[in-house]
Amino acid sequence: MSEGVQGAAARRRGAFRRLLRNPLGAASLLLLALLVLAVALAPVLAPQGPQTASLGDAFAGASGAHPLGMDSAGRDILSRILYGGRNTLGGAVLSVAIALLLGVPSGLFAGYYAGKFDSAATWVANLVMALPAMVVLLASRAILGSNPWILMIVLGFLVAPQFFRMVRGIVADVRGEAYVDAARVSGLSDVRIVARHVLIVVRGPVIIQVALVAGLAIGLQAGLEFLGVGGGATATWGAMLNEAFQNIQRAPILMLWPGLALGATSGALVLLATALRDALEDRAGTPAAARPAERRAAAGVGDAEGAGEKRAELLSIRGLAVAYARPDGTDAEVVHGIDLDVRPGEIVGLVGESGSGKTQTAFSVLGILPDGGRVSRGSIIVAGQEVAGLPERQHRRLRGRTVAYVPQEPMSNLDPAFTIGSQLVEPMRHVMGLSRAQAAEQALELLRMVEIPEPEQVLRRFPHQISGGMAQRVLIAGAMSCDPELLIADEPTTALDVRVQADVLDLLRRLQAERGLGVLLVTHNLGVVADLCDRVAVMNEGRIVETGATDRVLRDPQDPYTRRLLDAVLDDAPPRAPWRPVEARSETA
Ligand SMILES: Nc1ncnc2c1ncn2[C@@H]1O[C@H](COP(=O)(O)OP(=O)(O)OP(=O)(O)O)[C@@H](O)[C@H]1O
Repeated sequence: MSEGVQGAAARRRGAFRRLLRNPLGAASLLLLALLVLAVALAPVLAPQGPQTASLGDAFAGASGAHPLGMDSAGRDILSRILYGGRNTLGGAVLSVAIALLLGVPSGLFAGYYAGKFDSAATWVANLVMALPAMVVLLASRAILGSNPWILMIVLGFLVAPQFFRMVRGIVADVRGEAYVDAARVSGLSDVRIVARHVLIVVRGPVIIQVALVAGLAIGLQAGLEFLGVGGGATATWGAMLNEAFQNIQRAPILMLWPGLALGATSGALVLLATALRDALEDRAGTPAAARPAERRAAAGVGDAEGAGEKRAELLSIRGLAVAYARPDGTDAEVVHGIDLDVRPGEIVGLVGESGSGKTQTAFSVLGILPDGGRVSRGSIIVAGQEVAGLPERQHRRLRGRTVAYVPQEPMSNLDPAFTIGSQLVEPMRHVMGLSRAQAAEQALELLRMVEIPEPEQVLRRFPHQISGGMAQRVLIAGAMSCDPELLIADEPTTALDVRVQADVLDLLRRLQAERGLGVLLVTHNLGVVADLCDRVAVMNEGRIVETGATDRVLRDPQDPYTRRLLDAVLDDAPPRAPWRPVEARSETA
């Protein structure tokens, strides 16, 4: 199992290996490493200081003591290249660091939470991006002085929006993924979700952008120096190019060395960015950009019979209404005051057509209503605790531990970037505080419990390497991992083929019986209700129209809507005539 948990780390190592196997990637990485090393070791490698001048040696050619010769002021060119590289590369690092510090956290925050911060930050980013960088740098130089480090700080501010926009866009996309919702439901905090499921998607593009922005910073800095508005006396590759240009007629060779250093560094950064992109995108799993963005449907339980009666001790909903704010400030109510109970050890089915409000009910219990939605009135008691209006932090503590969730789409609720083992272990470590080894052992047990064959191997696999039925078993195992009291299962078999559906229903029944779980089963399938549920609540247009023991409701429905639902079940419809070709039909006629 520990191997399974380490799968994600192994995969990251795999991307690095792919980078090294790419000749361009390996060559650019090697070149950059050599450049950085040489520049870092300038005091050791340089024959003399960058400003040490000997006018008598001006324009002297290469010699043993001065391998690249001397410049117009009799300064050693190799020493100036090495020391100048410190300023040039250091400046680029400073710019990138500032851009990263400003752009990435703000992009994460804006993409994940949206709202006012997102609007304000996007507005500022658009404004900064509209400014012409070179003009701003020239103006900064006039105001703040010619220190190249200050200009690089200004450049960092100017390129930060590039990181912001990229990160914000990716995060806003990932935030809607079902596996992020699943992580929330399993009780992980926002910080953990971002660290685990969001950063991994952002990481690749950010690394690529770093390489590109570093190249841009070096180019811009050199451009300023070349125009003579850079750091003046400070040795940089751009300043060397400027000086060499002034003597181009006399010693054109002086252009070569700083030009080569600049060209090699910028070229290597661009090639590295390309190779990195290839290495990170060539993953065994589905690339992040190709992940389906579909959201799952709903879950929930209703029980009109419970109104006014003693409230169930596990889940008790009274008068629950859910409303969404319209742009004009008014509310659109989508659930209109429902009552529902689930007792320990009881399976309650919630049935109804699409749009009847089942999902909104389930999400209210889980505390994960989409933006704009809220519980506008009523009470939801889960295991003795009122959760309507509960702050998110406290609601999160209940998810995973007290109430767990099995979603409809098994595949889109598993993060393609992590092994099954890793995805089972993470919530147990952070919700239950288990050590990695304990959680790994527990994950193996859970897979055995949900009857997955060869569980050790499955733990090491990625989601795309297992079947849909197996993925649903994994999600059920995940839901069980923190030993919840209430399980909300959202159409848990809809996405599976018929034979696998029966197996998964058997599994739910067994778990419920063994663990005394209360289950709220959202389904449109009355066959599933008849097979599994002790009681059923029928929902229509945001109201529970009928509720009662499954046998009674299916045998003797009281509400016309329940009767219509039952009439729509094909099994009860009169058998259709067998198909015959058109000619045969006309002959009979
Ligand atoms: N984000 C939202 N903003 C506004 N209205 C919404 C939103 N989400 C759902 N609704 C409305 O809430 C009502 C109930 O939707 P809900 O998703 O609970 O239905 P459902 O019974 O679960 O259907 P399905 O099985 O298709 O998911 C629908 O009329 C829907 O239009």
